[in-house]
Amino acid sequence: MDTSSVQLITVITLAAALAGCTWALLARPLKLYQRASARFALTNLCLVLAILVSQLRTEQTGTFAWVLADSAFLLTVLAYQLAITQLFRRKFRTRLVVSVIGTVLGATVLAAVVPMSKWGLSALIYLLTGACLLSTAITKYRALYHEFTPLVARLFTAPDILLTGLIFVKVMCLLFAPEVVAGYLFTQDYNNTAFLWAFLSVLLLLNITAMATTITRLIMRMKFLAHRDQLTGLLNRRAMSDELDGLWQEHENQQREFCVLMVDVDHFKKINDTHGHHVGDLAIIHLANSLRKHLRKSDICSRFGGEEFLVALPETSLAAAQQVAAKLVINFSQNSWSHTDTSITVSVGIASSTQASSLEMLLIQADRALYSAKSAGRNRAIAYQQDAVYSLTSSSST
Ligand SMILES: Nc1nc2c(ncn2[C@@H]2O[C@H](COP(=O)(O)OP(=O)(O)OP(=O)(O)O)[C@@H](O)[C@H]2O)c(=O)[nH]1
Repeated sequence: MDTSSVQLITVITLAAALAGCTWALLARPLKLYQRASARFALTNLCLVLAILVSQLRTEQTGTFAWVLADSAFLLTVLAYQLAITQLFRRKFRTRLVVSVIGTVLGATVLAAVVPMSKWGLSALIYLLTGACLLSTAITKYRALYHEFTPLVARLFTAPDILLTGLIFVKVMCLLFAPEVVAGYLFTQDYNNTAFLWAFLSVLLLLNITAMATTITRLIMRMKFLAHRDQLTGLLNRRAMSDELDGLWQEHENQQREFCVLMVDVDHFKKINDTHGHHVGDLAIIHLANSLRKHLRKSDICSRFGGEEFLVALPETSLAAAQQVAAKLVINFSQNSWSHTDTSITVSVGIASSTQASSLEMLLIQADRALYSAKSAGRNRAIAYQQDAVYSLTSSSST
């Protein structure tokens, strides 16, 4: 092997060792996606071992030692698959892995009994390695596509596909022109520096994209926790205020009318006192789910306070908002809830952006309308009207 190949192999080993240490650091002291990070560290460690074992191999090496070096690369890809499935909380394909390992063991035992070309054996192991990497790339692509954008999915999966391509090229060479390859990946006979450069680049890209994905997921999680209500998953008060700011800007600049509904559970204290706080929590979750179900996708729903929800209806007139609110009230009062065997009723205050001079005033108006709905006997929706409020839906007071 020439000096430049030796130097490149040393650089690849050092890069993998460094990446392994970084992942170990994330897994242990930093506790960032602990399990996935530990598996990424293991992947890099397996790669270092695979390179070192391959270094000891020559054409005279016996079948078992020969297979060991190739299998180390296969194990590296399996560790990578484990890390990716753990990172994205996907199911690890145990059956596939067992059948891959079984095939390698079977072929090795067969090679010990029946004279078989070492090149053919290597081609088989590399083919399985490529197939496992391809399956990992598909899992990663689907997860990224689901969580981020198609562009991110394509960009972050490109290194995996590149490496799979390199492996399949290697398989073709081993099968159809072993004399052209004139040696083997990382063996002492091998001196293809172009392949080693490609391998080094892909190794770095794989670690960088995995790291970027891990950090982006963490940021997304933090954003989710900062903007969402823990119990219901709806927007929390802070996030809703941002949404309302945006709607109000549009209303001022483009005269786009929107309405808000302030929804409050009637006699919620009674549910807590009679059935316990836990059932009270379940009632809040039930209400959040019902709101989600009965509102349009474009409507913005939030948990504004304890048992109070604020809904924004973009591009909606007061008359339309009244209909939505009436539907909600009727739906809640007519459907009994399994945990209490009675219905949970709500009161709703409605206000339109066309009647308010500021966002604060809009919320005050919705709150006043809600207060009127409560005073008028609950289980109803009332819209705020300049100097008076009028009842929309009323049924027997609860
Ligand atoms: N279980 C549970 N209870 C909550 C939560 N947040 C607020 N509460 C309770 O909700 C109750 C609200 O009581 P009130 O403000 O008197 O309102 P209400 O009993 O619904 O009466 P009206 O609104 O006048 O119909 C309080 O007892 C709070 O402790 C929560 O997250 N979970």
